Amino acid sequence: MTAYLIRNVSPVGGEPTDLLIRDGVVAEVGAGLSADDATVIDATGLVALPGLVDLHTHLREPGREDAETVESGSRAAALGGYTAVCAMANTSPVADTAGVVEQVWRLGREAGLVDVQPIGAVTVGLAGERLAELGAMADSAARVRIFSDDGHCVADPRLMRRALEYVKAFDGVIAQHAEEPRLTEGAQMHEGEVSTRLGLTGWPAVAEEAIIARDVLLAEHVGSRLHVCHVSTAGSVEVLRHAKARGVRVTAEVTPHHLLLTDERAESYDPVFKVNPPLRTAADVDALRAALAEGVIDVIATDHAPHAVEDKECEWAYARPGMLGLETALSIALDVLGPRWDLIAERMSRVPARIAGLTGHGLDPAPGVPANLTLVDPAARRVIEPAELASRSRNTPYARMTLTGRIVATFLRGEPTVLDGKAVK
Ligand SMILES: NC(=O)N[C@@H](CC(=O)O)C(=O)O
Repeated sequence: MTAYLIRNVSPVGGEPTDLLIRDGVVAEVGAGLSADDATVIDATGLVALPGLVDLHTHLREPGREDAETVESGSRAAALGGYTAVCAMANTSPVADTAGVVEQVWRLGREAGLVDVQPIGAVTVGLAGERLAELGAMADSAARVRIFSDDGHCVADPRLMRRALEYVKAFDGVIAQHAEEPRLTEGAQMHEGEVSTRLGLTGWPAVAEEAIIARDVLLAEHVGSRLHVCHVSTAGSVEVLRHAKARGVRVTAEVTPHHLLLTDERAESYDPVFKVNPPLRTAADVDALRAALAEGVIDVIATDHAPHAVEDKECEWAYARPGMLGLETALSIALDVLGPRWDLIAERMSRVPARIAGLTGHGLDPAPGVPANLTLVDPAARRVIEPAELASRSRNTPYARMTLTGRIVATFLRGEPTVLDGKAVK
């Protein structure tokens, strides 16, 4: 294994220093280090973050390898500064058995670019009728701890209660896609002034808030862990604030796009802006940003949702919801939060690693710690060209926008997956 001497890098909240990486771990931290056998990286002006951890990634394999594979999504993740991603279960076949989660986990190991931690489905086939084999997935080689029907809500309250009870035995967590289906039938975008003007069927904020309110009460009743996926409304923030004040074991994530974009984007009728939950209002964006800073929302998660061209470049009503996120998330976080590196490390690495139980991730560089880290150039500016992304899909909402911040290098257990801003393999 090659040793790396990273010179003059700024750690989170500290003065520039050197890091020596050897045998997969951070061997030494301090000014003026030397190591004859090490490859030297001049990191002047760069920030060292613990490798980013994504709680919500769609890798599309098995089933839609034309849109993304475990390998292409892993490469996109590494280029975005990630060292671990949690792969959502809405594949085809659905990841609702030990066999499928082990397949995804193995493909992740083979790609070797990030740690791929499979999420298991809560219900068989995401159909919302019967619980999937949660225990078998937990006991499998993939050691599943997060279960989610994401893309679908576990709408039946009795099934949701049973799922929360079941995972309590192994400290698992149910990650809910909060969407009351009866309130969103035929929905195309956020229900509000813009949807009225455009004549598109609305997805009301209350469809999300009602499920979160129900689920925090169920989680409290059962004493189990709930995670709320892609929170998108100011009202949801208030429900979460209330639940956290009561000591409910609930965590929540927000996506980069819900922190930046609003429903006015739908005025273009460009389906790249169609996403689930939909882009909301400027007031929602403000509330989400405040909640993230305050800790009512725990995590930024990408909801990286690659879709093939034919599923996106069509009429708005027929387009699939979802947008890419892995390769742009850090830049959007930097735009939204500013250079608050400790907050960025907390929301994009330390806390998501804890929620997912990914020991070895989310740790700031210190002697003996696994060398999972990413080096960011906060001053670099880049124009997003969809054709240049590592993802197999092109559905980024940031096409041709100039974003600030660039991932210069990513290390997974001491081996670079990205160097000079380029994927190593
Ligand atoms: N977030 C999205 O807009 N899309 C997700 C699933 C979903 O939540 O609908 C996808 O898998 O494409």
